[in-house]
Amino acid sequence: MRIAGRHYRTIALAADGCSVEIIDQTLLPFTFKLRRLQSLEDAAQAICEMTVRGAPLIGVTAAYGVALAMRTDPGNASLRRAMTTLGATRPTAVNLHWALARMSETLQPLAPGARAAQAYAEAWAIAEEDVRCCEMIGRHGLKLLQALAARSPGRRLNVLTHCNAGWLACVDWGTALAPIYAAHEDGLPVHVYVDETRPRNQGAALTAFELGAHGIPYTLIVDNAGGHLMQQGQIDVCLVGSDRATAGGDIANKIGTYLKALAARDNDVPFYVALPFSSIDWSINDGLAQIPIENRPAREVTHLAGLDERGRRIEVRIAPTDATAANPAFDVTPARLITGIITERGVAAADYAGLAALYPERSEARRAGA
Ligand SMILES: CSC[C@H]1O[C@H](OP(=O)(O)O)[C@H](O)[C@@H]1O
Repeated sequence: MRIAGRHYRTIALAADGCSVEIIDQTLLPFTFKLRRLQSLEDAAQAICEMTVRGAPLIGVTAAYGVALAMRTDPGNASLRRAMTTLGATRPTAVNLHWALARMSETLQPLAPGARAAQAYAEAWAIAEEDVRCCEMIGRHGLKLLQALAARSPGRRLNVLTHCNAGWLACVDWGTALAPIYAAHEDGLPVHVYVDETRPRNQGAALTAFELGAHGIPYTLIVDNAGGHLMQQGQIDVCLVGSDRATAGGDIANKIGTYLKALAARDNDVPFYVALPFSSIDWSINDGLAQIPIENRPAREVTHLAGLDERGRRIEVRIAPTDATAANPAFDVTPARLITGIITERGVAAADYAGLAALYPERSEARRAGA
């Protein structure tokens, strides 16, 4: 989306036609810097260190990571190593594993000499498909926001979102924020309450940055304020993203999402999840039992990163030196707490019947045992 009026995407093939250009999201919101991925290892490191993050973007980065590996060595062992290296980066976002499976299916049958060009072409196709999906999520979500706005004429619609599920989590548009961008472009007055989203603060650092850069009004809040605002009638709808949805409509998303869904249910606030088809894991039904939850370093909890008064990026400790910390990066929101799932094909009830109706080809494959 736009930054100071200029259109950007989070990832693209560089002008040299082989390296991959990404926005370094660890430096936002204070520094906007592009980095070049030159190798499989660069791509894997960027995913692990969250230089790029967000389920769709992780998938696209992994796809380009395979292309970078094939440019260096298109042999079978190199292809297997690329799959293993990238597959081990982050466990929760199914888009990573979906993209790797698609790259493997595309490249395995080819002679090694043909793999590099096809790998770049497939990675590009995955990226373009993600842009189209997210734009369509925006269009379908806009209709939903328009219907909600009609219930409160004469005032702006107040949306709460958690973490960053905007264009910075994808290639463009975003998932949970795509309807916000579509509403803004459609002239629908909308305001966003942005959860800071401890401990990595993707809300404070990324969602606030991208909404502000696009001219969309927002208010940053601490994670624990959302329930209070819902009790006060300040939130019309919750819109969040997802790293993995089950065929039954359970969703894994950034830690704290589940608590927001509980508060939304208790206050009759509609709770919608926005996601593309590549975030649905059709092989599982029970999110709590089957979605792997990433545990990240304790330092992310015991320390905070920011700028000192001279504009230098520093980290400060906020807990005792002997503190132990747990850092589950995601939680699972059961389908029963979800009002609906906004996809590129429309809005589905958060259950198997609803998702299968939007993706009949998947339900047939599932019946056939694929
Ligand atoms: C559109 S997927 C965005 C999703 O990814 C985030 O996780 P992370 O920043 O750790 O990659 C978060 O769960 C967002 O909702």
